[in-house]
Amino acid sequence: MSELKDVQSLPDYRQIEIDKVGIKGIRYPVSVLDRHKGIQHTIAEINMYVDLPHHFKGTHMSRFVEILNEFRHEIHIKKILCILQEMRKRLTAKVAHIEMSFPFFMEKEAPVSKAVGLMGYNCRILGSMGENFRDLVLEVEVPIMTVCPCSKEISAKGAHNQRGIVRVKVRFKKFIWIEELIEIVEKCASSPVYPLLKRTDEKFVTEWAYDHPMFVEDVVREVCSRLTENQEITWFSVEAENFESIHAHNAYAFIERNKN
Ligand SMILES: Nc1nc2c(ncn2[C@@H]2O[C@H](COP(=O)(O)OP(=O)(O)OP(=O)(O)O)[C@@H](O)[C@H]2O)c(=O)[nH]1
Repeated sequence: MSELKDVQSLPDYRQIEIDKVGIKGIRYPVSVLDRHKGIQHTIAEINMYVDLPHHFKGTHMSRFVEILNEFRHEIHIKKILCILQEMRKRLTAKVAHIEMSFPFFMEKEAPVSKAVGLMGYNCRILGSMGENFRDLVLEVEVPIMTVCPCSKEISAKGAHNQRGIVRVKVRFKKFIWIEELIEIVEKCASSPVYPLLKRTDEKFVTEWAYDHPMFVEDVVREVCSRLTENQEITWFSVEAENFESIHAHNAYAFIERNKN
């Protein structure tokens, strides 16, 4: 068989460097560090990119998948930097990026009945590496429930309440548990959201939330103070979005802090 032409390696004459090129949306089994079980197996959607010098027509897409295959069961936060290093080497790139989105599962007890259910949280690990820098960001999305303080104050009966999402991103010194971030956020809401509630729990959660009304501003401020206290965290952003039950729009608040 005659040699197959390597179109990707042909020159390009437009003098335009590409910032990110690679593969997007590949589903792959990964393992994530779990505070109780050691390791949790889950499935991630992965994006992998490198930069491409102006003189090459294309990158070598198959090499990204080859790297994933080589790391196979060892794709977790402690290996991300090795994967990025390998991407830079094998694709002769200055900068490599990886984005891993995955559900992380935690067992959660109902507050009164103690009934246990599994709660899935959307998480992301974003990693980048260049010649003189490396960057790792951990992101968690935590569903919460809030009772509106204004509605509670002005209404003769009840108060409107809703499910919201808090999205926290952190940069850290050595390591931070996903569970720790989730627990921080859940303490900063009118109530956490539970996977399984019996009637006794429902009464407790409803009354507890009514006694702890929160605006989105209260939520991001509470999370901000706790993340500021945490010595392991060097940078963070927190956003809260409430899917308002009586308004036709969402309420939103955001804080970003660089602690260095
Ligand atoms: N660069 C690039 N490749 C693409 C694209 N769409 C599909 N491909 C295909 O991805 C395939 C894998 O590319 P390579 O990794 O360069 O394959 P290869 O040359 O056999 O592998 P190496 O010898 O490691 O370079 C090729 O068959 C490309 O045609 C695209 O938009 N850009």
